[in-house]
Amino acid sequence: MLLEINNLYFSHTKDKPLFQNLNLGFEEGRIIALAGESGCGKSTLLNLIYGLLDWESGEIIFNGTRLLGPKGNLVPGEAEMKLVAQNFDLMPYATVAENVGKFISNINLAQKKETVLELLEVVGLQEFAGVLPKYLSGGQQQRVAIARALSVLPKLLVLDEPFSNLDFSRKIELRERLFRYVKQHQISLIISTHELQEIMPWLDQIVILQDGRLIQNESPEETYKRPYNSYVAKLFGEVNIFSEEEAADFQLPKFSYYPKEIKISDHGTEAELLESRFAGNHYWNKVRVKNKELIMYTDEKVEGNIKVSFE
Ligand SMILES: Nc1ncnc2c1ncn2[C@@H]1O[C@H](COP(=O)(O)OP(=O)(O)OP(=O)(O)O)[C@@H](O)[C@H]1O
Repeated sequence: MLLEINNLYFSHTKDKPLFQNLNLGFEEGRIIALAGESGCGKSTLLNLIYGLLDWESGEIIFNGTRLLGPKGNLVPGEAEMKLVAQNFDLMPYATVAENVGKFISNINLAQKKETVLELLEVVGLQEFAGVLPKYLSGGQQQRVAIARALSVLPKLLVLDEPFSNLDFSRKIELRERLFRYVKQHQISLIISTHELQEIMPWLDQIVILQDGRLIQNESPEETYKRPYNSYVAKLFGEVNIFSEEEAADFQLPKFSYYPKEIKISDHGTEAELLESRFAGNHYWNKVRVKNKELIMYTDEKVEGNIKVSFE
């Protein structure tokens, strides 16, 4: 196990404990998402792992070493662990390339230059090599910090919401290059996000926190198909949630159905169409079935009343 969290207790304030007996393990070489609603404790957990906060009791073991937290260790983070938080801590008077190369040895300057260029390419900032950080946007600065963290080839890279400052097209480019790079270099990655859907194809494991509690820790497929509760299902985007009574009334085996899991079917239940709107790669439809409003996606625009089935 690369990282182990055992019986961890932590509170920001006395009256409101955040983690109570948290237990969690991360295996080496994996890409792991830490997900949950805003305020569930993602950033706090990452800061604890990186040694920026002291915990009350329990232990965090990284690569066989028991971590100490700031009280016991003045320099946060182990040599083989890097965190890129939401404040990027760049050197203001050094160029982008110098920032990226900060931790790379000067013994072989040609090699250093090549590595810096490769990393700038990974984060899509080649043309900014000679620019000072203050001329970059927040999202660009964050990418410089990611490239700098990658430069030391850490065993574990911890990224706190790395795509939050990026527009959609940049996000798609960066995430693919970044995930390929970490896999190629056997870097384990923990990435906090509230946009799970966007990084799903690259994930090996999803850890879900709700109010500081670990509520699910499984593969992306398992988590998506069998969410522990409605809170988990909602992290994957739009979803129809059924109460126990409703599920019984509809004779459904599950409590949640994604909009794609409701289909038009001649053998289905009568549904009243309320709206059908073009949404790009599907039509977004609102229908009423047995007095319950449901969202379903279809390939074609829906007209007139229909029958629907649940898959
Ligand atoms: N320095 C602090 N002092 C007191 N409470 C704090 C502090 N930092 C965070 N909290 C509280 O701890 C809880 C967890 O916060 P945290 O920032 O870890 O959540 P998060 O899941 O990362 O949220 P987000 O997705 O918005 O970044 C929240 O209720 C937050 O208000």
